[in-house]
Amino acid sequence: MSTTVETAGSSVIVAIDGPSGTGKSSTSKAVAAKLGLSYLDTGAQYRAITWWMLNNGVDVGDPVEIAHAAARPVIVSGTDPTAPTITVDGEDASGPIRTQEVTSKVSAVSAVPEVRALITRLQRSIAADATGGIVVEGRDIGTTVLPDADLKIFLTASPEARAARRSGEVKGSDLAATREALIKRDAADSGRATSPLAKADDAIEVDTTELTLHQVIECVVTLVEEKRVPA
Ligand SMILES: Nc1ncnc2c1ncn2[C@@H]1O[C@H](COP(=O)(O)OP(=O)(O)OP(=O)(O)O)[C@@H](O)[C@H]1O
Ligand SMILES: Nc1ccn([C@@H]2O[C@H](COP(=O)(O)O)[C@@H](O)[C@H]2O)c(=O)n1
Repeated sequence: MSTTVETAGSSVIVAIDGPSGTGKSSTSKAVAAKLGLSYLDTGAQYRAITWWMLNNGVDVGDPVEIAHAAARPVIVSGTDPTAPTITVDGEDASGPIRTQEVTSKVSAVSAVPEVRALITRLQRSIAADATGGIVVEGRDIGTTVLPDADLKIFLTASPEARAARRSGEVKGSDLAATREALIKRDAADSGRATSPLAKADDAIEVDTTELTLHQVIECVVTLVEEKRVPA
């Protein structure tokens, strides 16, 4: 099967990967909006399939059950970076996919090869349709989904910085517990057999620990502009 995705004209395909809380979503949305590119949050797709399974009686502790059910939900992603959307069987899932229950189960679902094959196919087709270019963020975009991306970025940050960022989003949250949960999810995502969280050999690593979000966005915008070729 070919993994090459081609877009037209001066378009550019950007892959942004990294562990949880490194700033992938915030950076990708802002970069795409600034440069007039589409945006795809692949984590939202894995969250969406997990949410559907939890709501439809699938035992998410059983990879065989997950594999059998994987093709049943219809997941649609909207790629406007200023208003990204995600629906499952026509229902808006953008809120429910962010619950603690989904976050704690998503790594088990996303590790199942049948799930990854379906979602990867969907991601490639969305990227191919984005004729003006796209920023795609996730865990395996540079290594597996879009290995021919024009630019690959791997964002990192210390666990302490990432936990502080996440805790800042939820009033009264426990910093140590947030840090442990992030580390646990990263370990599961990095340790799975099928397309684990990993830096592509040709990705540019950006450590965001000491950078503001604004600085990270500017850095990535500069890197994209260097890659963008006129039509
Ligand atoms: N460089 C930064 N400095 C400070 N805060 C940041 C920075 N980058 C992102 N943030 C904040 O950290 C939080 C997590 O960022 P974001 O959701 O973009 O990370 P992510 O890598 O997409 O996480 P996940 O993979 O878990 O979805 C957000 O509240 C965001 O505003
Ligand atoms: N390319 C990807 C993207 C995400 N995942 C899985 O989804 C989980 C949620 O991702 P967020 O970015 O929304 O936090 C993540 O922990 C992975 O299990 C993936 O496998 N591949």
